[in-house]
Amino acid sequence: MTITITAFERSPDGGKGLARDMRVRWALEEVGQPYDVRLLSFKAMKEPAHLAVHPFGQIPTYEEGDLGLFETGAIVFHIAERHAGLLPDDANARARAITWMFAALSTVEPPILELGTARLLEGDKSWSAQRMPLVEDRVRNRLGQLSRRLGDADWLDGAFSAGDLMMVSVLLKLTASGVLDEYPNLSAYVARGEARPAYKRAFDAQLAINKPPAG
Ligand SMILES: N[C@@H](CCC(=O)N[C@@H](CSCc1ccc([N+](=O)[O-])cc1)C(=O)NCC(=O)O)C(=O)O
Repeated sequence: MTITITAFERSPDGGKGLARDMRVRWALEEVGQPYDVRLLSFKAMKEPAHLAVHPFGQIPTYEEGDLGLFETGAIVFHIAERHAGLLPDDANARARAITWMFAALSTVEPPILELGTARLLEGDKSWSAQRMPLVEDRVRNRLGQLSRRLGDADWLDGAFSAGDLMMVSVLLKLTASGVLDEYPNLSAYVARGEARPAYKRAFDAQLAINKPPAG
């Protein structure tokens, strides 16, 4: 059955790959599954037809036959469960890979999202300069722990998995901030993710939709 995901009609990032459809595209490319994309305007995302699939009026969603899913973590896990290539066969290794998916979304991403919000929405507040170092240090705390755990390994737990796909996707949001450069092994880890042919196919597909018009 045809897989259809939703994405921004035009992503605010102009195709930098930061919108979360990128995670689903990457997962589908890693397992070699073709997919269609339904592009949505911000208005359409809040209309009943989309809210029926995504109660919070966001993208991405995943539809296949009468199945409709939202939440990138759940969608990537569903893809990884159904197709080989993103989770190991060994039961314990599979459980550890799933653990890293949750760690990416529940432990590493929250301070990174907070930093993005602080910089984007609080920069003009009188207390911003006082608060920013606290927010940045909460990110550094997690990055330091992750950096020490990764060491000089290629991936978090043996072969590349959905845990790495999610962790690299989370860390990519830091690229513009410069904070990731403080952790050379994490920068190299992210670069390894970006160098994967499946990542490149996913990135190019979203860029083709979002790249700013020439001239
Ligand atoms: N927890 C959900 C969060 C989904 C989500 O945040 N979706 C965003 C797009 S990806 C987040 C995002 C948005 C924009 C950029 N950007 O750089 O332009 C990057 C990432 C969305 O639909 N926002 C519109 C809305 O909430 O009304 C998930 O992981 O699927």
